[in-house]
Amino acid sequence: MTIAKSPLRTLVIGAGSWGTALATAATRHSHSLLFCRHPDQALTIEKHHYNPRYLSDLLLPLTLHATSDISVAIHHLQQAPQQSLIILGVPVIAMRETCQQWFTLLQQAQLEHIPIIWTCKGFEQSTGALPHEIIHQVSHFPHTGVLSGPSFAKEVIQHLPVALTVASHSYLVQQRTTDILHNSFCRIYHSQDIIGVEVGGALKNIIAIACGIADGLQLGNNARAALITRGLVEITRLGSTMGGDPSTFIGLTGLGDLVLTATGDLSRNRQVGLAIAQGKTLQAIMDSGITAEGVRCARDTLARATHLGIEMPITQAICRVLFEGIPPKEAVQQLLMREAKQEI
Ligand SMILES: NC(=O)C1=CN([C@@H]2O[C@H](COP(=O)(O)OP(=O)(O)OC[C@H]3O[C@@H](n4cnc5c(N)ncnc54)[C@H](OP(=O)(O)O)[C@@H]3O)[C@@H](O)[C@H]2O)C=CC1
Ligand SMILES: O=C(CO)COP(=O)(O)O
Repeated sequence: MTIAKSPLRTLVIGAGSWGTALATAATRHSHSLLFCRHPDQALTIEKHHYNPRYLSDLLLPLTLHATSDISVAIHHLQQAPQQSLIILGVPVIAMRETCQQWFTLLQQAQLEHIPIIWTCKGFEQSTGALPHEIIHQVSHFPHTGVLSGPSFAKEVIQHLPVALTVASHSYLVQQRTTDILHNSFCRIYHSQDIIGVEVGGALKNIIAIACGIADGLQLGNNARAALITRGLVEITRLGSTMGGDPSTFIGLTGLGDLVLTATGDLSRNRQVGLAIAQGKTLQAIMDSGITAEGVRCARDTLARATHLGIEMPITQAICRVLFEGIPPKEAVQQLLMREAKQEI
């Protein structure tokens, strides 16, 4: 079927790197509309087919449309409410505000049955809530789920192969996400383990920062492998205590995303670690406007782990470096000099 004839419709809210990439992937099988906060951004995407604010060197498909007009976005969904998907592409810091604004509009337009998926990775700072908890506090929409997995936005826009997992208790969410995003370069897997998927995605960012620091200090391949493996142990320990299925953490959204961001230089969390190792201050790094959710997440995770009595030495070391100003080399020594113990 040609796109012109496809009944499917996607609305992506949040025109950052990942929102733009998913809206691009969605053009394969659906009429895809990207909602931007800035009119000039939407206009540039419509007229010149690139996003002037994010990944601006990449050309976007002519079939991708953009708007900054909320009524246009709602009208887009009203054309085929039974065939639509909404993707929230904003970071966790913007989740509650975005849901409050859009869910009210969707309810007023009687569009609350449209499947909604989100992509953010982290805990809400003020409440410690996971994204699905924010969603449930804001609404009782029936068809919601999380999309996650190892995926750099740039590579997705370039149509390089990627595998993602959608976790939801709603069959409709899984099916609609697959109908729209599953294609010759993008594989969609299904899961019901929302907590496991969300916790894996949030915590891998902390280990990516740790690996950035280790690589920046030129500690070698052995050190990176040890951090990834022991990092996965920390993620699994906390994630399964929080209710995640232990096997989820060795899947795409756990180990997969951990390996990607701990080793791939496109990762902004890894870049934070590399910059810290070069002696840059956290303040200077964050002032550059980088979206690196592992920084906030490290502090929230350590607080939660302490509360639950769970040992997370790598996370603790990262917090010492980021927030207590301990030199990275000293934190490495402290980690290495811990008492010998049973591995598993
Ligand atoms: N980039 C990637 O490769 C991947 C990212 N993710 C996850 O997706 C989420 C989004 O990441 P990414 O696109 O990279 O981030 P970016 O920093 O590239 O973009 C963030 C987007 O959110 C918008 N935004 C920020 N604050 C608010 C707010 N208060 N209200 C409304 N909109 C807001 C920004 O708008 P504006 O430009 O106007 O500030 C921008 O459109 C993150 O949680 C990330 O972990 C997941 C997989 C891959
Ligand atoms: O989560 C990501 C890929 O799956 C992107 O990682 P960063 O946020 O570290 O860039």
